[in-house]
Amino acid sequence: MSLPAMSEISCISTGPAHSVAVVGGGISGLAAAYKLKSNGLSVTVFETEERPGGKIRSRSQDGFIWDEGANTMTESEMCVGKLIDDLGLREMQQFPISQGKRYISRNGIPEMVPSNPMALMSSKFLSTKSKLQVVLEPFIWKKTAAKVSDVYSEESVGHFFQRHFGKEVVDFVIDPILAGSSAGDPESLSMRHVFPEIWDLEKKYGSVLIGAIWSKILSKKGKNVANKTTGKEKVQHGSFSFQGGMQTLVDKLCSQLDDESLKLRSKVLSLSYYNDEISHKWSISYSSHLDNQKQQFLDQSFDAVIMTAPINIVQDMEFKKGGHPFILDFLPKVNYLPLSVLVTSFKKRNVKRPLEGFGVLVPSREQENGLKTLGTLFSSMMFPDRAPSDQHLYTTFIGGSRNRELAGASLDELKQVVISDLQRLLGVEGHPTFVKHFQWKNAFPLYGYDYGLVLDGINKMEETLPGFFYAGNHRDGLAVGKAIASGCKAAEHVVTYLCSSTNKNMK
Ligand SMILES: Cc1cc2nc3c(=O)[nH]c(=O)nc-3n(C[C@H](O)[C@H](O)[C@H](O)COP(=O)(O)OP(=O)(O)OC[C@H]3O[C@@H](n4cnc5c(N)ncnc54)[C@H](O)[C@@H]3O)c2cc1C
Ligand SMILES: C=Cc1c2[nH]c(c1C)Cc1[nH]c(c(CCC(=O)O)c1C)Cc1[nH]c(c(C)c1CCC(=O)O)Cc1[nH]c(c(C)c1C=C)C2
Repeated sequence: MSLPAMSEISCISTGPAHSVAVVGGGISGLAAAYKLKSNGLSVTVFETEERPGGKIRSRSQDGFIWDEGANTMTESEMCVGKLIDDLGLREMQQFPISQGKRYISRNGIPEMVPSNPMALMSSKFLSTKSKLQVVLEPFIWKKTAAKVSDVYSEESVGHFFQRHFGKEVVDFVIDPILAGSSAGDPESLSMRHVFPEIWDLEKKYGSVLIGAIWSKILSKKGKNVANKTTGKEKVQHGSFSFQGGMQTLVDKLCSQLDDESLKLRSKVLSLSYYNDEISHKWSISYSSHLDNQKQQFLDQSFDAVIMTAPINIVQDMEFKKGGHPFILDFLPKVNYLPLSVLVTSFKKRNVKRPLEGFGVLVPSREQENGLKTLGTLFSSMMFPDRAPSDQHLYTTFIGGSRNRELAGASLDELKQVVISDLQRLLGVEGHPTFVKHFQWKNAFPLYGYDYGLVLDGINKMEETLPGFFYAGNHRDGLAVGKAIASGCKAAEHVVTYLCSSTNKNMK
């Protein structure tokens, strides 16, 4: 859904600009701020850290460019493409070389993941028994559908895929994909919340395969019609980054905000909603650490708020409504997964079996073969300008729900683990020429069985607190594109809210 153009929002473009607070300068907050500003609203983004971007964090040194947070994103949400166009970032987009080549380790050997069902059938990736189970899925799951999804409404991702395709598919396909897209595991993650589209396919078609084929046909038809009417050229698909890393997107969004609108080192502590006959206001208290200055406590008032801070942090904030404490006891505790990211580089001559492509994922079962990492991105194979030409740059992920303790291990231990896994998988020899480490204590919220309670809690906050909206990766998915979309959607809700309150006051 796209926002109405500025001229359409007559209640906002006349009179003094309404002011909106955005709590959090991650990608969802910055996208929301951009949308609000382009609708003529006055925006202030509060960010605790001294840098904007949140889980997007690119760095460069000695000819290397690397990401310690998100490495790539996709354009699966409509508003993402529009944002990239509006920001003039198309020319900076970087598509990885051979991104279709993705590997999963089996017995310590990276095997290329077949890219379509025909390739799967002719590969040795799965046993004959599992291949047969895949072929038979449409017949076995023919139309018992609606009932099945109801019975299993709290089903884990592992259980769902085991029902449809068997244990080997869960262990060597689903488990590594989950590791590489959420650091979670098949048993803890909820099917309904992690893969809502596939969950719905079962409801509609019974068979996941038949459903996938149908939705592909239907979406192709839809796209053909849209392309004919807009005359748009075909765009490049798949994951991408930007020249200089993902931070380029963050920096471009920030360049649209002035210093007053982006308050860094400013931590929001409490929010208070009050209203009288003529106005509804939010008062926000925050602590501010300016360069070389001691901490200051400040207040500022706004007409609406978009909250994008993680839920565990929101739970520590103080809320008031009409002068009375507003207790958030209905928000359940969210389970977060820790992660360490280790960036290493090796001279090309010291990598005996380099692979072209996106990266390699390590199934949990490979721990039996001594592998301890979750997976490694082939960063300089994807983007050759990110390392000196005589070196290979790798980004390895360690921890997640599989190994929480290891995520917090010392740099020495992590280095040993990564070198050992890369020796096995790619034949690296000797020590890395370059090492960088970043630890995320709460990298991802885990979308577990009871995640519905978290979503109910967020909805309840929005329903009970006028002018309060929540955006970010706790809602519709972890992907950067989803976080952007949720920021844009919240901005849209703010515009509607402010229009309706302005209209009421004018009556
Ligand atoms: C290691 C890693 C790799 C990833 N890889 C990918 C990938 O390849 N592709 C992909 O699509 N996604 C990836 N993701 C996920 C994606 O990066 C995130 O889900 C997304 O960036 C989250 O954006 P957000 O705005 O919702 O939250 P955040 O980025 O967490 O932003 C929230 C912001 O709020 C600020 N804040 C918190 N409390 C306060 C307060 N009291 N006052 C003011 N500010 C506050 C925080 O400092 C933070 O900047 C990855 C994430 C991680 C951690
Ligand atoms: C091995 C660990 C991880 C790697 N990336 C991430 C982790 C935990 C984090 C991450 N990567 C992606 C997302 C967005 C998820 C989404 O819902 O779209 C997150 C949070 C993107 C992504 N990476 C891989 C896949 C299959 C996806 C989904 C989108 C896409 O297809 O591009 C695969 C993958 N991730 C990692 C590796 C080494 C790898 C594949 C070889 C690292």
